[in-house]
Amino acid sequence: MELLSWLGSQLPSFWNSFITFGLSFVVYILVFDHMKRRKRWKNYPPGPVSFPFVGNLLQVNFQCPRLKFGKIFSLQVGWKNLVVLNGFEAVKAALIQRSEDFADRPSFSLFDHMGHPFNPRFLINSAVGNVMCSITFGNRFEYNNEKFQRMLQLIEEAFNIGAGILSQVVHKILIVSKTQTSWLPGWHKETRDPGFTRDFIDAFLEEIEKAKMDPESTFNEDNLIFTVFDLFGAATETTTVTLCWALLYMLRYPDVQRRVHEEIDKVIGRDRSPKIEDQVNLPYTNAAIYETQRYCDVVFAGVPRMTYRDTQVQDFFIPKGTTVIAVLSSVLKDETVWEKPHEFYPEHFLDAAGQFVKREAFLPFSAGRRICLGEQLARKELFLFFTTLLQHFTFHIPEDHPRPQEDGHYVLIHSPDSYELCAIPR
Ligand code: HEM
Repeated sequence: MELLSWLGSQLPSFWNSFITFGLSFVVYILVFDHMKRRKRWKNYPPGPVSFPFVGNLLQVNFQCPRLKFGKIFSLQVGWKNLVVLNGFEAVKAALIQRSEDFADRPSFSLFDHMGHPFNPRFLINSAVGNVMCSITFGNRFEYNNEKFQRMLQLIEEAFNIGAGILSQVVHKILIVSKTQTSWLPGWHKETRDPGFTRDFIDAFLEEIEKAKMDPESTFNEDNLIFTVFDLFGAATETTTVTLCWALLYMLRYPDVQRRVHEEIDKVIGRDRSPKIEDQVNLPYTNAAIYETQRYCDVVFAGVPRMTYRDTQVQDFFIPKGTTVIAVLSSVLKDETVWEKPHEFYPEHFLDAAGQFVKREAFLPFSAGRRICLGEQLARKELFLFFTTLLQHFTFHIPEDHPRPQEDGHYVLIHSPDSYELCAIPR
């Protein structure tokens, strides 16, 4: 009680001191800090007096700062110093005439965000989807385009729910595209220039035209739509999922990631983008990509085949019309072929001298007559996306997150369970 009554009697003088001290602090920051900056750097560009904590944020109309403060002026943003260059002359004098002096980049919160955990699937899927859109429709889409995302989502769902739904999705899309004034080939037919093939749909329409008189021809509009959706189905999920596995392995095997970084730095550096020709000079990176495909085993059960005529396999007879499943997983993890079939081991694809070696049992795209039609495209995509990502970022498991699992889940393809990563710009 005594303590309380003493506090009560002291209150007015306490507030007086508090306010006096607070005001002095503000004046100190406003005046002395401003003076300090001016003094420390002679000829530092002038600028308005800044407030503590917020700097000049409240005083500046960032859309039109020029009129108020001049062509070159300084600001304080939080605790950071900022100089603004306005107009061609000022910008030329800095960025062109003193090019080297202005070559660094500050760290902004945008980049800091890259350090926050996120699931890479959305970005990878959108990028891979856009490759197919460019080839097929001659066009890419913004990542926030609703129709584009809806299409990718349908494809993902189809792969996650199973083969039954895949045919339903295609059927549904086929009906929609025919009733909605035929949107898929419609626009192409209206704008097509027969002398100039813009994309896959144009090429298919040309074939339809050529085969007009042939009643046996399979080039028709129904088949065009089916083919386009077949292509999207086959191309986007497989490549997306493989890249998601690749990043997951980089999280789990930081030593492999470090070696990939070192090789990319040595061969490509940071100033130019990777190109396909670099592949031969990046044996370790290439081996890491091949090993990703072997180990993640995306199309684990292959795609069913059917015998075209009676045949013989080793000592066995298989009649015409028999469905055949070649289990690719059993090849990619064959214990009689691979040194460490059940481990992630890029050395499977390197010889003693560290040079890349192809392996006969590497069949993620299957083999023979019906081998994956997109193998060449997929190879290029995997190499360019993976190398570019690793050139720019270090990937690690976010704090307090568990190590992502290698098991994943199997439906039509083998996908990783959802995981998050941190991407730190290098
Ligand atoms: C990492 C990526 C990919 C993997 C692992 C993969 C794997 C496969 C596999 C195992 C098959 C079955 C082949 C067989 O029956 O023997 C297949 C078929 C097919 N793939 Fe891919 N694929 C990938 C990417 C692509 C891409 C990018 C495209 C499109 C450009 C594509 C288009 C096709 C098509 C059209 C078929 C059916 C071929 C046919 O029936 O003749 N694939 N793929």
